[in-house]
Amino acid sequence: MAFAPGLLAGRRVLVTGGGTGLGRSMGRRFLALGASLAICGRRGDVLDEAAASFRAEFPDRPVTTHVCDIRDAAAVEAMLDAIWRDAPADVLVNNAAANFLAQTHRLSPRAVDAVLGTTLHGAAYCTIGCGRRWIEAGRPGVVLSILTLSALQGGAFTVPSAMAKAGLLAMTQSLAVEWGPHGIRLVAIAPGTFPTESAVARLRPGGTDAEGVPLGRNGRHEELADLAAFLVSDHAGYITGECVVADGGRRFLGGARAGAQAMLRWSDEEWAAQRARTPAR
Ligand SMILES: CCC/C=C/C(=O)SCCNC(=O)CCNC(=O)[C@H](O)C(C)(C)COP(=O)([O-])OP(=O)([O-])OC[C@H]1O[C@@H](n2cnc3c(N)ncnc32)[C@H](O)[C@@H]1OP(=O)([O-])[O-]
Ligand SMILES: NC(=O)C1=CN([C@@H]2O[C@H](COP(=O)(O)OP(=O)(O)OC[C@H]3O[C@@H](n4cnc5c(N)ncnc54)[C@H](OP(=O)(O)O)[C@@H]3O)[C@@H](O)[C@H]2O)C=CC1
Repeated sequence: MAFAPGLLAGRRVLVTGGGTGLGRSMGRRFLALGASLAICGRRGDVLDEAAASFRAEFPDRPVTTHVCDIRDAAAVEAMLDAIWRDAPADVLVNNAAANFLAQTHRLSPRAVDAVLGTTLHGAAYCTIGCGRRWIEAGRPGVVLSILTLSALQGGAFTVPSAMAKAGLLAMTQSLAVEWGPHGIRLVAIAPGTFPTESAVARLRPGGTDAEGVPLGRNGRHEELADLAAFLVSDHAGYITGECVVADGGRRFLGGARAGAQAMLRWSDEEWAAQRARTPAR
């Protein structure tokens, strides 16, 4: 682990969707750095299993679980009331999301709503609920939202997700201004591919080889967790409204440098042949 063990000592962190995948990996890292943790999701058994594993590894760190469908604004308010009854949260991580591959012209209204409802509306309910409580109490806070590259460059065949994540980026930038005077920071991460059971099944049916990634590999969960820990910590205290991309350089292979993907595999002979085609005058 790259950080001092007490980096997040005394912090209470709520991770939505913290029972699986990247949310679980981030939660584990926050606990290791001294935080206490609240996780939510729709499946109680999944949350219980994750919490049991956390408690076994970090017996002195408080972990609470909250069965909550964040598409339901009243359920989000009830969850935040329950958390605040113990003590206020200091950090919210908007990690829960819904996504699947589909041709956009075939999406039903309910399919669009299923994605926007969780990824955009649910994150908005959680953010506003935490922000209101922090502002009314005069407390600082941090909101970290997990986006995707498609928030920045579009996402064919995952269009509702791209729309929702772009909305979260707009929220991050807008509230950085509106809530800055209250000592509340909003930051975001746009991850490339960090294999999880869910993302592979839903979004990478062909597998998760690192084709198109200049660094030649997918992301490791501990790398995302370290970045998240830094961004929510006081060491990032002057960073707000910012989105950090962690994609191994993938997005720079598109656009004007689209041909560079093939060049990554050129041999010395191919480079020599190219040099011969463009002699100096
Ligand atoms: C590696 C890359 C980056 C990773 C990024 C990530 O975000 S990873 C994170 C990914 N993690 C997650 O996504 C975790 C959470 N995901 C989920 O809970 C589900 O996948 C969910 C999003 C479908 C929501 O479930 P729910 O129980 O609320 O919904 P429901 O089942 O009742 O269906 C509602 C409507 O959607 C329709 N519909 C459904 N599937 C498809 C499809 N493939 N195609 C078309 N349509 C589909 C369904 O037919 C129905 O419409 P209808 O027929 O009534 O008009
Ligand atoms: N893995 C990757 O390569 C990438 C992931 N991301 C982002 O990272 C985040 C985590 O993804 P990942 O770990 O791969 O996927 P997971 O599917 O494992 O994580 C999604 C989590 O959200 C929870 N969730 C879904 N819908 C709701 C809801 N309505 N209310 C409450 N909780 C809900 C799920 O639990 P439950 O079903 O029990 O509710 C689950 O724990 C997402 O925001 C995703 O978009 C972005 C880019 C790449």
